[in-house]
Amino acid sequence: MANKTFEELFAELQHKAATGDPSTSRTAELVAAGVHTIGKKVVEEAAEVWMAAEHEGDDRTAEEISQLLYHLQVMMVARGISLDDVYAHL
Ligand SMILES: N=c1c2ncn([C@@H]3O[C@H](COP(=O)(O)OP(=O)(O)OP(=O)(O)O)[C@@H](O)[C@H]3O)c2ncn1[C@@H]1O[C@H](COP(=O)(O)O)[C@@H](O)[C@H]1O
Repeated sequence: MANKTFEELFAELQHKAATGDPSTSRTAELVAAGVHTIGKKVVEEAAEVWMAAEHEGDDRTAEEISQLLYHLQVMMVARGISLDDVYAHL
């Protein structure tokens, strides 16, 4: 059912940030653009999660949550923050 786990996506994004071409990899493009650009996407996706949860169905809400998680992971990669760095606070 799942395409990939949270941990698998993070490993893929670290690889893309290190080796990806910004013209073909969204991750490489965002990391090259920097934390200001990524931060705006995090806020935008968070708002879309909120709106979907209030006004749309479970599938749309889950899709928006996946996009928020993706952009949070891109922010982690851009800042050099590991999964363990975050898990330490859970
Ligand atoms: N999971 C994701 C993922 N989720 C969301 N997104 C990006 O986030 C966008 C969704 O946000 P929007 O709807 O706001 O899109 P948009 O309006 O076109 O975005 P803007 O360019 O306007 O900022 C999508 O179009 C993707 O560009 C993702 N991009 C990549 N991945 C995965 O990340 C991995 C690496 O991808 P690449 O770096 O592109 O190779 C692959 O496994 C991909 O499946």
